[in-house]
Amino acid sequence: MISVQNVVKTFDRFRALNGLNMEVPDGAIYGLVGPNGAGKSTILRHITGIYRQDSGQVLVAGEPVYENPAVKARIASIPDELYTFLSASTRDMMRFFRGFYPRFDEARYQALKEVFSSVQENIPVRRLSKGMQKQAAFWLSLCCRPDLLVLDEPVDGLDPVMRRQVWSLLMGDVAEYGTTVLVSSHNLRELEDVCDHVGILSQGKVLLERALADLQDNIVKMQIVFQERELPQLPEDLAVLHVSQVGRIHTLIVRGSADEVTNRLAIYAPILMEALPLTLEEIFIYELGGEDYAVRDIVL
Ligand SMILES: Nc1ncnc2c1ncn2[C@@H]1O[C@H](COP(=O)(O)OP(=O)(O)OP(=O)(O)O)[C@@H](O)[C@H]1O
Repeated sequence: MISVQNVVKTFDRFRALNGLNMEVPDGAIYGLVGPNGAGKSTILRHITGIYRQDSGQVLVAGEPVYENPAVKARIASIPDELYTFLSASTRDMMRFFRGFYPRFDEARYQALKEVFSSVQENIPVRRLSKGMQKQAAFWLSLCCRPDLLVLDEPVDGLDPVMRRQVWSLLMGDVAEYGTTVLVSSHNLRELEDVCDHVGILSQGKVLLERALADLQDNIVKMQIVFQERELPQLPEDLAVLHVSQVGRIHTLIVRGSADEVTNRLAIYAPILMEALPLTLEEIFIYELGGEDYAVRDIVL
């Protein structure tokens, strides 16, 4: 759905995007994670056609998005700073979106009133609280029935109940209509339960981009106790990323599936051995060698 190729964007000689590449498949829920100033909002503004890159390509559904109204009518977005017309209410914005989005679903707008019952639809959006404004933005975006939904830190300011509510509505749309969702956050933990793809952004570049299924099947934490206190000499081709020891328990982070690694370690006849899944945070730390401070900032 989205293909960003080698995009550079400079503001007053500052390179906010520095050769950024990312690929978001159709129907993915893709989490873009990075520290403050990494370039998350900047790349999202390119993907929604607000900014034009200095060089490189930004394609949505195979087409350049900048000044392309046909493609923009397939994208809905919730930016970090909400935009509404001066004094427009949620209902006014609904009428505007209804004219812009070909699949705008007014029946859904009525149905979702119950979910967003605390948003007064007739008062100017700018007079709503920050959390209410976010709710209004979700309400409207969900009715646009876009092919692509771009969300910049969308749940900031929402209470936990509402967070769960909007994620569940979004995931319903992904399942039912195949909507692609691109969502940015500072926090990997927040996205772990909802995303199926994750990209780590640092200093204007995507450092690492993965499908979660590939990640989780390909790295395992082994807790293991041997007859001897010391760790035996392990084969060189076993991809051990990290070793630690507490008492007699060795913890090994190993690349490979749980079954494969368990079988290979079984030949050392351990007294006790257990394969445990890693959290997404741990996976990124080990995948990146734990070296990059930006990644530590995001995940710790
Ligand atoms: N319009 C602009 N003019 C000048 N500099 C800008 C502009 N927009 C972004 N920048 C700079 O580009 C860098 C990336 O900013 P961006 O807002 O994309 O980061 P971010 O990852 O969204 O950060 P945050 O998590 O704090 O929202 C920052 O150093 C910012 O100061």
